[in-house]
Amino acid sequence: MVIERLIRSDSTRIFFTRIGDDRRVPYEVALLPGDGIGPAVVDAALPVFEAVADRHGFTLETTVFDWGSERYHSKGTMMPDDGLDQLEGYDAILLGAVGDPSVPDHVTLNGLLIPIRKGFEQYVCKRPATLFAGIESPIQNHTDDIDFVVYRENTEGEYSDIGGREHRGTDAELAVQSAVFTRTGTERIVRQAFEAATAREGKLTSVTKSNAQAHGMVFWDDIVNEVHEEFPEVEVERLLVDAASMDLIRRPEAFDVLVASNLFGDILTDIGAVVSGGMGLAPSGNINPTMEYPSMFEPVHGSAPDIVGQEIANPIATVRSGAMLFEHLGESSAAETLRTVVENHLADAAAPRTPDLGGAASTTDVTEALEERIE
Ligand SMILES: NC(=O)c1ccc[n+]([C@@H]2O[C@H](COP(=O)([O-])OP(=O)(O)OC[C@H]3O[C@@H](n4cnc5c(N)ncnc54)[C@H](O)[C@@H]3O)[C@@H](O)[C@H]2O)c1
Ligand SMILES: O=C(O)C[C@@H](O)C(=O)O
Ligand SMILES: [K+]
Ligand SMILES: [Mn+2]
Repeated sequence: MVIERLIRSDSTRIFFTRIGDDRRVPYEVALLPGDGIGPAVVDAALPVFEAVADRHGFTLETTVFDWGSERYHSKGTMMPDDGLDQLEGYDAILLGAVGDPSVPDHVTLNGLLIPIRKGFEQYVCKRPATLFAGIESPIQNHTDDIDFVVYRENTEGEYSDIGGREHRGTDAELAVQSAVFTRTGTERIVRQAFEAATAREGKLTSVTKSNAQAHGMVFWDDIVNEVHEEFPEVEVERLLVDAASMDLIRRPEAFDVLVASNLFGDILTDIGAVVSGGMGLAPSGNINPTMEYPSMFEPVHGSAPDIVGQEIANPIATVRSGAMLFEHLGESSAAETLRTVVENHLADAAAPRTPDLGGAASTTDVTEALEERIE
């Protein structure tokens, strides 16, 4: 017999865990819906995750943190001073998006997203770009499957907080924004990318700008050479970021694993998202591979102020981010179910689609259809 026990309720839902059978303890997941379409996609995706968990014999215990731009207006910061302490005990974090036209973007980003990525040493930002059957790519001449993954360095590089502004408002005004490449930081992302390449097609593309940036980027190239010695079977291609941007459009099917600095990885993954069907589909994991801290999963897209409140945000990027979250927790078969459900949904021309994919469905039309497929 299954005995249900109330474990937590919050403003939106009541959670039960099952005791008296062999189910695992609930996974504790922190939800950061954030700004703009973030809450809409997270709210819509949650029942899909719960349905998958239920089918695979485990439960999720979620806690909503209302951190973001509204909090910034009422309390002066995007998250509390002890925000990371509050999150540290969770098994994983699911984030929607941050950013609101009423707050400067550097404030929202540096007040919430970046401190979590850096503080929890989520040094791998893993962003797959996969063109599913049933989805049209704007790249019409690709000869084969588009299926690659970008390993973006996620804690340093061009996103370091080293710099400053001086002599404000005068002719002598200056701004310095330094890019920081450490041996530890570079080696660990490069090694993760080599491991990913080994598990996939044995091909790694390292993207830099070492013709122009002779210090940090040449250092990156040197580290790639060093780590390559540990993975001699992996074939390494080196591309400058301008050429890589061109080639992701010209020959997207040729890529398997790419590794890039924080800023280049950010830019390349928007290209990856769009060549594989759009921002509404692209998932992302900010991963701490040591498992010392919780990892954070989120769609690649932002808060999309242009469509907020219209109930047309595509939830699939968030659902696919949830599949990455389950995989990270070791729930591989639940992750596989989610991936298959999404794949079958997209391949089905009769299934509801949001306007970004040419349909007229709402956010929840899509998640309800996904839930039905799970049952
Ligand atoms: N990780 C993050 O949370 C993150 C990422 C990118 C941008 N941002 C922030 O988001 C805000 C908006 O930035 P932006 O406009 O450059 O990028 P964006 O990703 O929010 O939007 C780009 C375009 O993609 C569309 N789009 C995005 N997600 C969609 C979805 N799920 N379904 C359908 N269409 C979707 C938008 O409508 C828009 O036309 C800014 O404040 C920015 O700083 C945050
Ligand atoms: O990392 C960033 O720059 C924020 C956002 O653009 C993202 O891709 O997550
Ligand atoms: K996001
Ligand atoms: Mn981005």
